[in-house]
Amino acid sequence: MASPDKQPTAPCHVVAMPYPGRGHINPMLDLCTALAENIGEILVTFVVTEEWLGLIGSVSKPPNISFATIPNVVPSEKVRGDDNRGFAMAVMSKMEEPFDRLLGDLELKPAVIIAGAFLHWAANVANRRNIPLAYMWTMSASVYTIFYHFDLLVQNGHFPVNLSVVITSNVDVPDFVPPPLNPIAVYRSVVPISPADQAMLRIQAPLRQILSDYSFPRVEVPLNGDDIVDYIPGLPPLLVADLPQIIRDQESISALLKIIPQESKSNYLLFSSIYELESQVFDILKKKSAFSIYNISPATSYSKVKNTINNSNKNDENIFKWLNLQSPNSVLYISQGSFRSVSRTHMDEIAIGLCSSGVRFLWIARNETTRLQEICGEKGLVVDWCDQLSVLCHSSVGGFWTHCGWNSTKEALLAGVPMLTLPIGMDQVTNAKAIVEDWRVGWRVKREFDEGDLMRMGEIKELLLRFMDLESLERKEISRNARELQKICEREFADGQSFQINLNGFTKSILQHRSI
Ligand SMILES: O=c1ccn([C@@H]2O[C@H](COP(=O)(O)OP(=O)(O)O[C@H]3O[C@H](CO)[C@@H](O)[C@H](O)[C@H]3O)[C@@H](O)[C@H]2O)c(=O)[nH]1
Repeated sequence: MASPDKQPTAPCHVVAMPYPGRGHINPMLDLCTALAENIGEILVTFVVTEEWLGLIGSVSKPPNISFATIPNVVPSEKVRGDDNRGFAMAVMSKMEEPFDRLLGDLELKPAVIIAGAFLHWAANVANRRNIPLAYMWTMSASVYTIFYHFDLLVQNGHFPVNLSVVITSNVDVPDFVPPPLNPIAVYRSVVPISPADQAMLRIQAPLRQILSDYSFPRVEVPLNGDDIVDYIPGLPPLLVADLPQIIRDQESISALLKIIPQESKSNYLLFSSIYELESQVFDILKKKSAFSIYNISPATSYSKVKNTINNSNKNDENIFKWLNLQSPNSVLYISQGSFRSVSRTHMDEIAIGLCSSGVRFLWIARNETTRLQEICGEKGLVVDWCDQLSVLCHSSVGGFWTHCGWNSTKEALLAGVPMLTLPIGMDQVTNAKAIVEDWRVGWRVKREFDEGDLMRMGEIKELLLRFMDLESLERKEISRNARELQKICEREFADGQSFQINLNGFTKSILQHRSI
């Protein structure tokens, strides 16, 4: 890899503090690895909780990266999915003090702190200690730019997002809440609603339908999910319903907007995306933003894709033994991310649909492996964890049922594997829109997961049979698109291209901050 200009030889100490979650730690470690491999004078201290050290302590990394820990001040990773909001609150309120203490104990003053963009307190710590700060955004640049241009959503009447409503009658009916998730507005009907109608409404899903069926006389706020958002600079048009789900949660979005962007408090904004996928967004952000922006593409993932040989992963020996026995492109890999999933009832429908389709599968289902394996029989494997990128690179894997986390999305694109999308929360619905409509490398299972709208096993079976039918024209089309996009992504890493330019630019800039 090309070296930046010659500099004095004192080490350049980088302290990295990711948000404590897999989807944040993986890309930050990837970025730090690229930095550490780029130039040996960089020493990285990668800070995680003690629990996380147990989870990632044995990964291979360059010798100039070392791990340091803060105590387990946030709830365990094992239960994070049960209360994501509570977890986020703990991250916001409990990590600053031990991180600050750790910085105070370091022998070599950091030249820069790289912190997860959600760690708003990192700006206080860095400013107090007079250390330059780089925030790292681990979702797509497209999602960042939606938040960056939030005022445009408000101006165009697309915030608040009104996909569904809760109607209350003029009698008090506390449990009268139709199923759609994240209701934004509360309406009061002027007519009393009979108990029979209440029961009926409770089982209805799409509220627009409910409203027309029941002709409620006073509906004052229009639903706007189908409105087109075509004014975010650099972004192709999308529906209001495709905006990141986090926008629908008033409390989360107001917390998020306080920390994005913190241009006055930090020097750099780092991304871990693939420039070619979002080039217009990057070009515009670089012009408009006061941050120095660098996109350091996921190089570790890329080199793994280039170098993975089937059966190469010792930790997941059983999985790879099984994959080696399957025909090329015949296996559907199913994962709903690193910490959340769909509910048990939905899992059961998926299991039966999957089983009756006869499609071979590898399913990541934490805490449910034995039960689901029993339902599914021998058509596939149900495990609680795997080395996902190696699995996606295996020649037997022909499809990925994904929740559309940004890391999973990038990994599937780099591996050239078509996707079935079922977003669950956060930014995932926006990623799903790009996968299905912009890049055309996948199909939807559903626009988004909805607890109250059960996916039916028959529909799942029919979808899986179509998706894994490698000979059908529609399937050939998404496979072709996935291969083409894979090649486009590869260009990123060629000599003198985006990855190298950005990595060298950031490296050169931070070397200037080291103590000499
Ligand atoms: O069995 C598994 C399951 C997951 N992974 C890895 O875990 C990471 C998961 O990351 P991601 O796909 O982004 O999912 P989440 O962990 O859900 O990520 C959170 O963080 C992302 C980046 O901010 C957001 O895009 C997501 O919406 C948010 O849920 C990926 O690198 C996977 O390869 C494995 O290695 N093995």
